[in-house]
Amino acid sequence: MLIEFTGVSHVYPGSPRAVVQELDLTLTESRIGVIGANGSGKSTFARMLNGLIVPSSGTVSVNGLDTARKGREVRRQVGFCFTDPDSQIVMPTVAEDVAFGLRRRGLSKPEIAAKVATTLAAHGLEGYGEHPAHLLSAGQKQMLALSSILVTDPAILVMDEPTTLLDLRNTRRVVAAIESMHQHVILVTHHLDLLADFDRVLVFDESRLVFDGLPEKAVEHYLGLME
Ligand SMILES: Nc1ncnc2c1ncn2[C@@H]1O[C@H](COP(=O)(O)OP(=O)(O)OP(=O)(O)O)[C@@H](O)[C@H]1O
Repeated sequence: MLIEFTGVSHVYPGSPRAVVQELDLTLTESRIGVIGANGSGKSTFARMLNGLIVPSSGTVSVNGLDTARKGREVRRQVGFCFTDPDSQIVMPTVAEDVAFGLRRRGLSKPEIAAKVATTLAAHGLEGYGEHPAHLLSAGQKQMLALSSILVTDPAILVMDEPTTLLDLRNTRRVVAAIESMHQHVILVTHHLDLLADFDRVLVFDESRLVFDGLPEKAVEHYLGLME
């Protein structure tokens, strides 16, 4: 993975100031955490990683693809998991939702069914294929959202506070899923303990990257900002 931010700033239309300012950054590690106060620009940064937001100045490139010009190709490589799984579950049943991401990939029906079954089994949803997606528990919904992303096998997964709505047991499920993934993961979170084994943690404050380093030092820096 090679993600490069070059001179990136972002101003939302109608907003008085940039919410991400003058960011130059190269990301290559397998596990990268992102922390910082509410409103510091983390979600905006995360959304720039797959072209959901195109910066108002500067460039973001993912494995050589400029997100402003190659958004669709970028999104094939970068899956995005939101805080609220309801915002990304799009089909009535669990199996249909997982299969949705595989459409237009030229796979046969049996191939799709096999991929869906393997993915559901890997994420604790074996036997739930015909279950109405909206009736799942919050934790199961997050595992479904994750399954629907991972079934397409993106190289990179960006997760924006995926455990915020979950209890401890389901948080642990998501953590275990992250640990077992072969994908590069970029995780935005307020749950600082999830990042202990990460390779690198970025700390944002007031629209700027203010620390970039190992988890322990990053958390120390963040706690210092909160005093
Ligand atoms: N669509 C938008 N239009 C205008 N301003 C926005 C929009 N989305 C976010 N903002 C503003 O941009 C700033 C940064 O928001 P962002 O969601 O990136 O922060 P965050 O660090 O992810 O916060 P949190 O921890 O609360 O999720 C905030 O001041 C927010 O109000």
